[in-house]
This record gives sequence, C-alpha cells and structure tokens, in this order.
Amino acid sequence: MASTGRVDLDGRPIKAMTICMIGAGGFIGSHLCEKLMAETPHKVLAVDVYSDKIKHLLEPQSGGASLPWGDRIQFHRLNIKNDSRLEGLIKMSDLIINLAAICTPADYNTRPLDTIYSNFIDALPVVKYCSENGKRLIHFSTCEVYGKTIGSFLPKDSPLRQDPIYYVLKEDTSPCIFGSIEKQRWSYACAKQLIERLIYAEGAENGLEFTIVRPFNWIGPRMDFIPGIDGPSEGVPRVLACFSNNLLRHEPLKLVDGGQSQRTFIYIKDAIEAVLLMIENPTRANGQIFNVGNPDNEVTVRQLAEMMTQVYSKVSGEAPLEVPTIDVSSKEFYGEGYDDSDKRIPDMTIINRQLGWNPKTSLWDLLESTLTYQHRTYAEAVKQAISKAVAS
Ligand SMILES: NC(=O)c1ccc[n+]([C@@H]2O[C@H](COP(=O)([O-])OP(=O)(O)OC[C@H]3O[C@@H](n4cnc5c(N)ncnc54)[C@H](O)[C@@H]3O)[C@@H](O)[C@H]2O)c1
Ligand SMILES: O=C(O)[C@H]1O[C@H](OP(=O)(O)OP(=O)(O)OC[C@H]2O[C@@H](n3ccc(=O)[nH]c3=O)[C@H](O)[C@@H]2O)[C@H](O)[C@@H](O)[C@@H]1O
Repeated sequence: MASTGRVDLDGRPIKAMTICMIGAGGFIGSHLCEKLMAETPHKVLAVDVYSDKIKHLLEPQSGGASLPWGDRIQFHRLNIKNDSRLEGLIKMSDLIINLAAICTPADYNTRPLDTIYSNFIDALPVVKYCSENGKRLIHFSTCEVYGKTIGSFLPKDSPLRQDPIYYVLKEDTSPCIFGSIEKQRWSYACAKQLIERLIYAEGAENGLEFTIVRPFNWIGPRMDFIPGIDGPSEGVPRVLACFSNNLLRHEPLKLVDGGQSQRTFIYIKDAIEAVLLMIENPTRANGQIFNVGNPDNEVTVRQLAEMMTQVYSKVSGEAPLEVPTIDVSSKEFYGEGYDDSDKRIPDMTIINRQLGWNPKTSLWDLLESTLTYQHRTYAEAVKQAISKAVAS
C-alpha cells in the first residue's frame, strides 16, 4: 500500500487501500463513493445489482471530460446471494464495507423471509471470507437493534420517562427490546442483531478485525425513490421519500398512527465524515460498535411533516396545502404485523472518545438542501406524470 500524504488521528501516514464496498449503489454507498473519490486516493471495488446512483462516478457526464479520479472506482454488477466472484473481490481488497440489505420498513412485515435472508443469511459469506482471509470488515447494522426504549414500558405519567437513562441508546449498555414474533416488523432488527453477534464472536474467537456501524436515520439526496418516477408506483420508501413524494404531488403527508413516534435525523454528509474516520483509523475503530446520529435533531414524525412542508414551500415557491397532513393507521399503511420504535436518541460517548467526531447540520438546514435537490430532480417529472394520468 503506497502512502497517501494523509495522516490519521494519531499523526501516522495513511496508506492507499483497496476497498470492496458491497451495496455501493445504494443511498449511503453512493455518498461514500463520492467522498472517497473526491477526497482520498483509495480505490473502490463497487459491488451492487444497481449502479444508477453512482453512474456519475463511473462515466463522464454527457460531453464532459474524463473523470478526475480515473479508474479508481470499478463497478461489479453482482448479487452476493449467488455469485462466486465475491470471494475473489474480497481477497483483492484491504477493507470490506458491507452495506447490502433490504432496509425499508414496508418490507419487514410483508416480506419477512427476504428481509431475514438479506440481513442475516446473505451477509454470512461476507463475514466468513473476511475472517478466513484476514480482511478488515466495516459492517452496516442499524439503530433498530435497540428496538423500543425501556421508557416506553413505563406508565404514561411516570416521571422516570424524563430520565435519559430510560431512553438514550448506548452501544454497550442498552438492551435490545423487540415486539412479539407476530409483529414481523422486528424481523429486520432481529436479523441485524444476530449478524452483529456473529461478527462480534468472529472477533472474539477468530480475531476478525471489525467495526459495526449503527446509523440513526441518515437522510439526504438519493435516498430511496419517488414512487412512479424512479421506483414502483405502489412502493413505500422510507419517510423522507414518502413525504417528498406527497409534497411533489401536492397531496397531504400521511401520518402513521398520529405521527407520535420520535426520530433523530442526521445529514448524510455529516454521517459520511464519521465513516471516513473509521476507514482511515483502524486502530481506533476496530472492535467497536458505533452509534452514528445527531441527538440534537429530534422531532416527532408530525413535527418532521410540518417542517418539511414549510421548507418545501420555501424552496419550491409554492404555497403549502391548507390541510398539510392526514392520519392513517399503521395497518392501513404498512399492513398486518407493523410495529414501531418509539424514540431514538443516540449516546455519542463512544464515537466521540474514539474518533472525536460530532455531527454539524441542523434539521432545518439538512431539509433545505435535501428538498432543494428533490424539487430540482423530480418536480418536472412528477408534473408530467400527473398530466399524463389526467389525460388518459
Ligand atoms: N439510511 C439509513 O439511515 C440507514 C439506517 C440504518 C441502517 N442502515 C443500513 O445501512 C445499509 C445501507 O443503507 P442504505 O440506506 O444505503 O440502503 P439502500 O437500499 O439505498 O442501499 C442498499 C444497497 O444494497 C444493494 N443490495 C441489496 N442486496 C444486495 C445483494 N444481494 N447483492 C448486491 N447488492 C445488494 C441494493 O441494490 C442497494 O443498492 C443497510 O445495511 C441498512 O440496513 C441505513
Ligand atoms: O433509518 C434508520 O435509522 C433505520 O430506521 C428505519 O426505520 P424507521 O425510522 O421506522 O423508518 P422510516 O420509514 O424512516 O419511518 C420513520 C417514521 O415515520 C413514519 N412514517 C413513514 C412514512 C410515512 O409516509 N408516514 C409516516 O408517518 C413511520 O411509521 C415511522 O414512525 C429503517 O428501518 C431503516 O432504514 C434503518 O435501519
């Protein structure tokens, strides 16, 4: 590995590495590839079944000159479920990052088998090849492994609900609390928890060098799809894309079960800074599980809907709807077996101590840049789709 001129947090030179990034064509992968190309000399073997979100990194845009990062990024279209090329790509790499997963809640209770296979079974060979070949692994888990907060089981009027010990989620002390088996929502969280335990055990018993990332609602441009435009008309993406779709179509935002659940949202670009620190500081990141979120950006889903409505009106110049939201039951919206995390505030002690990282962007600012992107990218296409539907 050649030196890069960059230094790590302890002042040691960082060597250029080859990174096998599985799921590189998704939302997080596309931002991570962009960052690695723009700011580092590392090479990326980008593995995915789709490449639309990283097209701009793989080939010059129409009429443009060659790409500044040349051939440092290579796309390998393969499905890790059933492709023998995976092991070879892992062997060629210094670091493996696994992002591949089914990770939209609408799938957890309606396609629980695919969800469990994708998040546990399909990740097994990746862990095995890393362990057998002595390769470092950064695996993407989720804040959903915490499930529900302890506080949610206390009486509604209990003063203990105000005590952070009952709701702040900490990597090494918080329990993982899921609903019953009939609540298939938890198939995802449970599969992610088991793969975390397996990776941890590979570290303990076989010396696998690993880092586990638990993202807390990372959002930004290129997240999921807009139904009927760049994804299926009946598809249900995560909340940012659902609400963006409603705003683009001038229809009320749907609040599931009153929109009382709470989330902390973090701007994808802040979160990617944390991942780059993990990549380039293995001695500080190995053996760690990291929460990556923004505890200062907490809102209820209802408040998120209200803020997105205001921000969208500002960036689009269109007046907000008179009735901006409507209530819908979770059964109607997601079907049988849905359940929800009540509240998600990440404890930041470990990532602060190990990597000195903190998020920067406020919720308003991150929504402003994201909705500007959504409006610029989709408004015209949505308008055309609506007028076509009216004409036919
Ligand atoms: N976005 C978030 O806030 C968030 C939060 C918690 C956890 N995560 C985790 O981070 C990871 C990435 O999330 P994302 O938001 O970028 O999701 P995403 O769906 O945009 O990206 C996942 C990518 O993996 C690819 N993939 C899935 N199965 C594959 C297979 N068998 N072979 C090859 N490629 C495959 C998909 O095509 C997709 O491009 C996931 O593991 C997810 O569980 C994300
Ligand atoms: O992003 C994360 O950190 C994790 O959480 C997400 O789960 P969740 O936050 O429940 O999923 P969203 O689709 O973003 O929904 C957030 C909340 O908004 C609500 N919602 C969603 C969509 C909608 O149109 N209306 C609405 O009220 C949901 O019921 C939920 O309470 C997903 O499971 C994963 O992407 C990820 O692992």
